[in-house]
Amino acid sequence: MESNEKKQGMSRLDFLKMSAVAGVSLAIGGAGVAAIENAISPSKTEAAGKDPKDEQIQLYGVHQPGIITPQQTYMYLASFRMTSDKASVVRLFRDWTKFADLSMSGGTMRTGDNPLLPPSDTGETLDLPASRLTVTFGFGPTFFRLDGKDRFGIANQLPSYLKDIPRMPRENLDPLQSGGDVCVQVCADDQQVAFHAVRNFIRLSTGYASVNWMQEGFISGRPGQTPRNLFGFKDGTANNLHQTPAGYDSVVWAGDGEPAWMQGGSYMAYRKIRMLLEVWDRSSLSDQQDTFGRHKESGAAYGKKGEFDTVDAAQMPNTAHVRLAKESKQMIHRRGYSYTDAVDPRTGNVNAGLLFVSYQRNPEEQFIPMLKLMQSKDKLNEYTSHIASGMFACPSGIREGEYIGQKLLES
Ligand SMILES: C=CC1=C(C)c2cc3[nH]c(cc4nc(cc5[nH]c(cc1n2)c(C)c5CCC(=O)O)C(CCC(=O)O)=C4C)c(C)c3C=C
Ligand SMILES: [Fe+2]
Repeated sequence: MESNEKKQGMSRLDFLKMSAVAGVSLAIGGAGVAAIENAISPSKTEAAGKDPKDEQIQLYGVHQPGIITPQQTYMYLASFRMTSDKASVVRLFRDWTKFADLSMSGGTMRTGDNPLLPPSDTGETLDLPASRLTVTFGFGPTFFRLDGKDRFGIANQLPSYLKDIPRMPRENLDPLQSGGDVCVQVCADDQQVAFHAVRNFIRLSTGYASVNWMQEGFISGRPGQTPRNLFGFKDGTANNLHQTPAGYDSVVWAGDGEPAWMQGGSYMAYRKIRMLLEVWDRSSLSDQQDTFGRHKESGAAYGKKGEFDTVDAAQMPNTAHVRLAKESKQMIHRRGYSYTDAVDPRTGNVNAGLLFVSYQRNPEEQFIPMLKLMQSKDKLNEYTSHIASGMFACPSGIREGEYIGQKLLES
């Protein structure tokens, strides 16, 4: 699914190149949004080399991209509030789907058709490859029901476990950075490519939706190695316990018991967690290691040598983060990114942390009990503060010709 697959005998890039030569204007459907209305600009004629950034990930498939896709370097997470009627929502998702397909294929909208109008595309990726761009959409609880009203006639399609994350001890949530009707996760190995996509999703939403909040994150690690978080620890090691098709079925993909549109989808849990870097940096190495129950350099669990050696929770302090995760007896698929929000001018402290993102098939069984346990007992709480939150139902993947959310919106 996630490769340079050919589309009807030619790759998307070839298709775009050929169209450029022929001067073909590619109508992309009856989109009503001015920016994407006319055509795709087949502008990517040079790339197609061996640069890993040329790698394209397919939008179409059984599952949405960006969930079990190996993590890219950059992420933007944007939350939208729908401001119009159902017909407009359908129109917006049609446009967003076309633009997601186009940009994941390394294309752009037109930039130079009419000198009297603003270019359809903002243009900053004209010379850039696809960079493993992925776009992942999710619906928040308010997409189904707002102030008691079935706003789009789909309240009966509410997935089984879609609710806001319940209030937790110690959290300090900012409602302006939390929740939303729709969430769009954009990831890529090039920040400009990721930003271009999220920026144009926002432009395309004009008149139909408004942005509640947007976050940007980054991670970095050598290929094949687990990236380190801003506390300097390898973060994501335990994902390897379920990274098989059967593992993903039992941990990530929603199944029976869910409305048809959600089967093969996943629930995204989001927490913006500030990490108190200055407090952490003053703590001893043994305090830091006790916090996770793992060794800092190797990433090995207490009592073990290698990063991936089986964890023995009994060897860890009672309040160690990993021990508590194990005690919950649940697994989740983590896909978080570090963030920095500059320096707090009053204290001089660096404002930074983790955009925690996890995917699971049943947040009530998996994520929420784990979070509750951690919020009440975790030594990590001495160094962190949860400042934003969200839960979104990410629908299954789509086939070519369909739009994201179609099965839900046309149910
Ligand atoms: C409710 C779920 C979780 C939150 C919130 C969370 C926050 C958080 N985690 C780290 C750093 C690490 N987490 C690690 C492991 C780990 N964390 C969770 C869940 C949450 N983390 C799980 C399920 C696990 C895996 C446990 C296991 O089965 O072994 C680790 C260890 C290495 C690893 O496996 O990734 C680190 C390090 C931070 C900094 C943080 C909030 C800021
Ligand atoms: Fe964790």
